[in-house]
Formats: sequence, C-alpha cells, structure tokens
Amino acid sequence: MALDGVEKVFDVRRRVGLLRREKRQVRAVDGLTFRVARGEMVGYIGPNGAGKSTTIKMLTGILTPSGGRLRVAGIDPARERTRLARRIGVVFGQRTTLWWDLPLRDSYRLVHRMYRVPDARFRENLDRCVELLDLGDLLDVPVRQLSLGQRMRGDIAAALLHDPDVLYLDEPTIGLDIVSKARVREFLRDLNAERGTTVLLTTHDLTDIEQVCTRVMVIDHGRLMYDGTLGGLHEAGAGERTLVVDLERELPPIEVAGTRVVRVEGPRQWLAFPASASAAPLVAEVAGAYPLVDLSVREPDIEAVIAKMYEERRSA
Ligand SMILES: Nc1ncnc2c1ncn2[C@@H]1O[C@H](COP(=O)(O)OP(=O)(O)OP(=O)(O)O)[C@@H](O)[C@H]1O
Repeated sequence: MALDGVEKVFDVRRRVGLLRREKRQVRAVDGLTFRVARGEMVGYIGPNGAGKSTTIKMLTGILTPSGGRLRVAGIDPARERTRLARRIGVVFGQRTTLWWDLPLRDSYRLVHRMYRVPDARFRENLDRCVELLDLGDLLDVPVRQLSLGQRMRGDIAAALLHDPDVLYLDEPTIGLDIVSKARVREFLRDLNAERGTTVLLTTHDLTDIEQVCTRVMVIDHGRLMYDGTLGGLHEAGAGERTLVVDLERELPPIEVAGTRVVRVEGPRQWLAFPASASAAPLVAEVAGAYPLVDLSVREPDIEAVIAKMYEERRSA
C-alpha cells in the first residue's frame, strides 16, 4: 500500500442566514504519505473527524482522491475498483455487509459466487474461518438473530473468503464483550501469521493496537502526526507542547531559545517546546522581543488522542 501526498477535499455548502449559502472546503485528508508493506499489521488512529474513514474509503476506491497518488496491491483503487475488490477485504464494526435475512451460510454462498472463488479454495477458507471464529453453530442462523459479537465474527469471515491480500477493519471490536474482543484479536494474529495478510485497523481501543499491531499511525486534521511503535507514541505524545503566537504582523520564524517554529500561517506561528519545560519564561521572552497580539499554550494533539483513548479504556 503506497500513498504519496494524497488529498481529499470536500465542498460543503452551509446556510448562512436565511437566504445565503456559503461554499466552504473541508480538507478531510491533507497530503498523506506512507507505505504499508505486505504482511504488516498497522493501527490507524486519530480523534473524531481526523480523516480515518475518508482514507479507508479512498483505499477501497469508494472515494476518488482530490490529489496525490494512491496504490493498493499495485492497483489504483478509484480507477479499478472491481479488480481491487478481489484483493481486499473490508469490515465495518458499525454496520454489516451480510444479508440481514439470510443465514450466514447463504451470505457466504453469495460471496463465493460474487468473487468466483474456486470451490476447493472457498471450502478450505470457510472451514478455517468457521473453526477459528467458532461459527459452527451459527451458520444456519439468520444474521438479524445474531448477537453483535457473533455478527462481527460472521462479517470478518465474509471479508476473508476470497483470500484478500489486504484487510481493512474499521472499529472491529466496538461494542463487543471482552471474550469476543479477545477472540477477534487472536484471529487477526493467526490470520496474519498463516496467510501474511496485511491489516489496517482503525480503532478507539488501545488494546486492539497493543495486541494486534506492530505499528501505529496517528492522523489528525488529515495529516500524519506519528508513525512508529505504540511505545514511541507515548513518548512522542508526552514530549512536546506548543506555544501559539499571534503577532501584529507577518514575520519570519521567530527565534526563542528552547523552542522551534513548527508552522507559520500569516501572523500566527506555532512554537514547539519540551512538555517538561515551564511555559512562563518562554511567554515572557516572546512578549519582550516581539510585537504580540495574543498567545496560548496548546497541549499536543497526540497526547489528547492518547489521553482520550486511555480514558475510554479505563471506563470500559
Ligand atoms: N461526504 C463528505 N462531505 C463533506 N465533508 C465530509 C464528508 N465526509 C467526511 N467529511 C469531513 O471530513 C472530515 C474527516 O472525516 P472522517 O469521517 O474521515 O473522519 P474520521 O477520522 O473517520 O472520524 P470518526 O472517528 O468520527 O469516524 C470531517 O471534518 C468530516 O466532517
């Protein structure tokens, strides 16, 4: 999977007052560049509205990027969506891709035909999924009668019957009890070990990442904020804070000892400094040396992401 400067801009019309409508652009994905090698298991996390679903939709070919280059298994998803469909599996925690009124077995038969999976291969895959996901007693139950955890296992099996090289999972453990969560995670590890399936996992549950992924990418405001191990993420998140400085006019990046300018937009500049340092002397220095209008200290976004996830984990 290879992304180079991928962008997605949405035009949104917003009503302003009674009659006027304002056109605004939302940059849901803003220049994403990363690679995921074959067989990697990667967590893809970020706060609500960060651009995760938009990325996944582009990776499946549902949405066309506004800019940049995107390849999955060597295929341009938007151009060859059908060819790509044979190579990828997709699981959405919040909705099912199964036929609501049909027993699992019939849904699987439809997948079999839709993807023209060779009979022997299909039977082998189905047997393996039934065994590992413990679906034996559920095959003849209509999907609507399944519990959430049972349905999720059924969905995961459906996404894998055509031997995809890449599996996208969007919140696969949401709403599941501890036993079902553990089962899903174990299954993903087994699948990866046996088949070398590449996994991209979106989740708000840190344990999913801890137990399944070897790498985590954090996205915020459509940009990649972090790419590395989970351990490294804690350090990065706790490492820096930002001083947001509004100057009277546009200036070249300002120089304040112990900080570095990470972004400039007109008269506004962002200065990163170590989280362990006190902000007060930095504020005094900026105020003394530059024409200042306003100033605020921001906690790092990554830290906010982690804090939020840990909060959710504690209360789970
Ligand atoms: N079809 C659309 N039209 C306009 N704006 C959109 C559309 N889809 C997404 N957006 C906007 O793009 C941004 C990114 O949304 P996206 O759904 O990708 O975030 P997310 O990281 O998946 O969030 P969540 O965790 O809440 O699912 C948001 O500001 C969202 O409002």
